[in-house]
Formats: sequence, C-alpha cells, structure tokens
Amino acid sequence: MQDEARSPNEPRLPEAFEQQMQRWLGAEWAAFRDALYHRALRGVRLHRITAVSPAPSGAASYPGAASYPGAASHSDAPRAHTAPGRLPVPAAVAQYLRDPVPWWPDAFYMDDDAPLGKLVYHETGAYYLQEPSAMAAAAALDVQPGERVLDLCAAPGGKTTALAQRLGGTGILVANEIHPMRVRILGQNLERLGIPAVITNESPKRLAARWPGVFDAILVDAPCSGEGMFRKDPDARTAWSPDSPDVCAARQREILDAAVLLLRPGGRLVYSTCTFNPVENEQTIAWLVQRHGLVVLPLPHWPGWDEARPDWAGGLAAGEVPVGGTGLSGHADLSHARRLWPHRGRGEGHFIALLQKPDDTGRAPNDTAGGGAMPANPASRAGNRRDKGPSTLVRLSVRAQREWQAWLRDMTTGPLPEAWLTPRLGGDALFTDTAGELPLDGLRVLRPGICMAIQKNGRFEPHHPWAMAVTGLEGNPFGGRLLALDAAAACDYFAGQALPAADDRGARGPDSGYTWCHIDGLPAGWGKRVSGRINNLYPKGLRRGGLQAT
Ligand SMILES: C[S@@+](CC[C@H](N)C(=O)[O-])C[C@H]1O[C@@H](n2cnc3c(N)ncnc32)[C@H](O)[C@@H]1O
Repeated sequence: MQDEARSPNEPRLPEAFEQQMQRWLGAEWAAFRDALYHRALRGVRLHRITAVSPAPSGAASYPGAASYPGAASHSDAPRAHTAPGRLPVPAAVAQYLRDPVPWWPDAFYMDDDAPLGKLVYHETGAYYLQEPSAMAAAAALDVQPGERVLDLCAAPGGKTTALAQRLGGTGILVANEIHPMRVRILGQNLERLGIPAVITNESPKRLAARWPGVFDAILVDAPCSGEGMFRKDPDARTAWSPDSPDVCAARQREILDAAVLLLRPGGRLVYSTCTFNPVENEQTIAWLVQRHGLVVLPLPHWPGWDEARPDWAGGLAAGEVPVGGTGLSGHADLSHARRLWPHRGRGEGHFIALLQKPDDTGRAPNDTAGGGAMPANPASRAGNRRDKGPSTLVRLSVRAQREWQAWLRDMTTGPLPEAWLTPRLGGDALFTDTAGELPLDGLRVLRPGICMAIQKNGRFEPHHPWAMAVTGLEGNPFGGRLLALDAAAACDYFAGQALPAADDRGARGPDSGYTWCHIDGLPAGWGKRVSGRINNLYPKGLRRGGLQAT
C-alpha cells in the first residue's frame, strides 16, 4: 500500500544528501524527508488495451474510476485521447487499476502488491509498468503524428513506448542507447510492445555527426544522480556520492550539446532527470539557454507539477543557501520547467523542461511543420549490394521480392501494410523500412525496423517481432492461421511448453503451418503445427515460467 512506511532495514538516506536538501528546502524539509521514508508509488500505462471509453456508455470499469483527482480542475488541458484499435481492458487487468494518472491517457496508479508484471498479459505487451512521474517527460514532449522523433537515452524504453503511442506508427522513431547490454533490454521491451522503431547503440556525439538537424522532437532523459529514485530503489542510495551530481552534470551537458545539433531549427527538446540537485536541473537548463539560445517553453500545471526554481539556477557552491524569490541568474523562464516532488505530488522525484531551438532567423517559432533535410545516404547509392549487418539495408532483388510476396500472400489475408510488402534485407533478416530516408550506414544499429522474417536455406521463417506487431482479431492479417489461447494455456506457451493441437484448454487452430498465437487478440508469438501438435516458437531467451492467468 502506497502510504506504508518502508522497512527500517533499508539503507538510510546519504547524510550529505540530507544536509544539502535540508538547506535548500528549509521549512519543507521535514515533509520531504518523511515522504522519502514511505513507499514509492507504482503505475501502469496501457498500451494495446484501453480503459478509457470513446463514449460514456462503453466505459470499462476500474475500481478508481470515480476518483480521478485532476478531472475537474484540468478539463481544458490536453487530456486523454483514445487510440483506435485498442482492445478492451481484460477483467484480470482491470481489477488492479486504481486512480488515473492525470497527465497520460490510459495510465493508472496501482497498489504496491499488484502482480501486473507476472500476468500473462504483460508478455503480450498489453501494458508497460512505469512509475507515474516517469510518464511526465513524454507527455511534455507532446509528439504529433508524422514527426521525426529521437529518444536519445532510451533504455529500458519506458518513455520510448509512450512516444510511439503518440506517433501511432507514423513518422520516424529512433530509440538510442549507448550501453551495449541495456540496448538489448530496450530491444526486447520495444519488440514486446510491437513498436516500429529504429534502435541504435551509439554515443549522442556520433549520432549528431550523422544526423544533423534532422529531428522535430528529441527526448533527453539524462543519466543522473538518481536522487528521485531513492525510495523506489534502495540501491540508488548506496550508489550516490556527494560528487555524483557534478559528474552527472558534466555528462548531461555533453549529451545536450549533441541533442541540439540533432534538432532541426524550431524543433522541441525535452530534458528530464530523476534527481533533485539544481546542478543537474535548473543550472543545466540555464547553461543550455546561454550556450545555444534555446527558449524554455511553458508546461502545464498538472497536479503535483510544481514550477522549477529560477532562484536555484545561479550556481550554488556546496552548502550554499539559495537566495529565494528574486532569481540569481535572470532566467525567469526557468519557472516554465517543472519539478515533481514526492512530498507534493503522487509520484517520485523528477525534473522536466521543454525547450525550443530557434529557427534560422534566430527566433524560437511555434511551428511544428516539416523536418530538416536528410543528410545524404551513401548506402542508397550502393545499389543492391548485400553487405553484412543490419545497418546497411538493401532492397530485395526482383526475384527475391517475388518470392517474398508469394510467401506473404500464403501467410496472410486481406490488404497488408505497404511496409510489409517491400521489406529491406539486412544480413539474412527482412526488416520493415522504418528508417525511411534516414541513413543508417556507419552506425551501430540493433534493429532498423521490425524484423518480419529470416531467410534460411532459401525459405522464409516468420520472426517473433512480426507476431508482436499485430493487435486484434478484426481484420487480422493472419486470419487463416490463428490459435486462440486462454490465459492458462498462455502460461504454458510463455514457459516454452509444446501445446496440443486441439485440447480442452482453449487452443484451436488450423491444421498445418505457422500459426499466430494470441489471447483474445493480444499477441503471444508464433507456433508451428506439425503432425497434430503445435511446436512452440516463442524465443528461448524470452521464456518465463511462473506467470499468472489472473
Ligand atoms: C534515465 S536512463 C533512461 C531511462 C529511459 N528513458 C526510460 O524511460 O526507460 C538514462 C540512460 O542514459 C544512458 N547513458 C549513460 N551515459 C550516457 C551517455 N554518456 N550518453 C548517452 N546516454 C547515456 C544510460 O545507459 C541509461 O540507459
């Protein structure tokens, strides 16, 4: 339960942290400290499913429906929009949803002990578990359909999945992560949620050299000293040292230098951290404004979104008491940025600022139209050469294209997305062309798009991410090849067990071949019907026992 005090055995807050926060917060210190010794708040963002009704009569019911705290006072703010094609929230999930999170549609608080991470529906990408304050950064960027969007520090991918929801499959989405292990987790999460993104494993500096001025909107969810995670993650307390904020601030500024280069004139940048220290927050934004001439744009006042502190932007020496009210630095527009405090709102500690890059005339316009010119792509001049690695994608030969489309016709029914008909080849894998004109050559690319199939011994084999790219039964392209699993059978499937071809646990399907396995239209993965049984093609690395049906 969210207000229970934490166990006394957990590590204490670092003393130097306590001292500095006490100096900054003054009279508020006691409330702040008290909040940090309570449990963190938990949240969930629905992805393939919806609990927000398009019409009042169709409303899915959830226990917290009557108590949305910001509904009355924020009715004019950019509130929920429903995504067409989302499925109704299953009862097994609905029972755990509590109050809506005001700043993101179809996002909810949940109890501390809600087992949503262990339900089979989690493996279908029906939702993403995310702490409520962490949903604020993507809300602040307010991505529009068709935009070119970059998530520069993306792993494990929570915010990328929110940005993708706003794009709805339009535009271009690049998720970058510098860390080679973390980029794999990012890949798994995006695949589970069926997100068509280009995933790169690069330093921001190298991306900036390759893609200058390309993006309409960039999220820099910066690596930080993590003070805002102290109550969610006790390890964050032990990892912190008094030097952490300054070390992180230097790294954040390098990342921001690159982000500004990547942004088109007039484009938007959200900078966010999960820490309290002004050196990583107001002072970094003040530095950014002075160095690159960006303008800080106002953000909404959602419940618990406090104005940032212009009076903390002036460069405080360790132990220095900030001068309240008057503003040390003259960056009055820093109050447009927001601080989410654990003792004032319902979430963990975060900082978010929305900035705009001036256009070519030096002004910061409010236009959102059009991206910058794409840099030249040497790969596109390379013709139909088959290079190694997915960062060099080539068109299929005429013959291979014919074979692919014949196989695709056999696998599917009905009209297909253009991207499926004309995939690109990267090594032996066929990917949807998610990057468009964005040149990928010379970059470390984990996935250039959705991997639909692998070419093996002159044949095609469907690949797991393709199964996850589809939601729903109406108009389902795999219409002749469906296998319905009930939640109990899905527990077996995700654990890697072979499924009987037609048993009394709800598994039904066609007689032969590749089969799209699902739970009420939520994707699970591929199976292959062979000699009266169904081979389980769920990837070995993702298999998980002990999942729950409810
Ligand atoms: C706060 S986390 C991102 C969380 C992610 N946006 C999400 O919502 O799931 C910051 C990320 O920045 C990455 N990072 C660390 N150093 C970096 C650097 N020098 N440049 C770019 N990214 C870096 C970390 O590996 C980490 O994954």
